[in-house]
Amino acid sequence: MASELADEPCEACTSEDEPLPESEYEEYLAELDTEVWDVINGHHLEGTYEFEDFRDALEFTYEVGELAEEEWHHPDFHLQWGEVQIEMWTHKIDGLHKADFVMAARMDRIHEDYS
Ligand SMILES: C[C@H](O)[C@H](O)[C@H]1CNC2=NC(N)=NC(=O)C2=N1
Repeated sequence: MASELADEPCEACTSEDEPLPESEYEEYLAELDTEVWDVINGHHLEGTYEFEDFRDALEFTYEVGELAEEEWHHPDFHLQWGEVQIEMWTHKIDGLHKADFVMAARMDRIHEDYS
């Protein structure tokens, strides 16, 4: 599911930013693949992507890792056979920032090539 959120810049956050309240992040969450993503305890995004096998899961993880390095905004990965679980939040503010939703939308777009 390609969404315009994925076209937005991954704005760098500063430690002065406040974590997004639910009233603000719920509109961003609705733009993500709702079969994949949830917000956990208002603190972080958790997503699970399915794959044919381990190699596809590994290649997806690498592609997202390259994106994270480009944007300097990094997820946590749990890589296993046929599945990648991701946690995405902004460590600097210990919560959710719009950049987290932009990254998740980019991951949805990358995953389209593995579906
Ligand atoms: C030291 C380095 O600049 C910081 O850790 C950057 C890099 N990647 C990051 N990734 C995430 N998810 N949150 C951050 O606050 C963050 N900050």
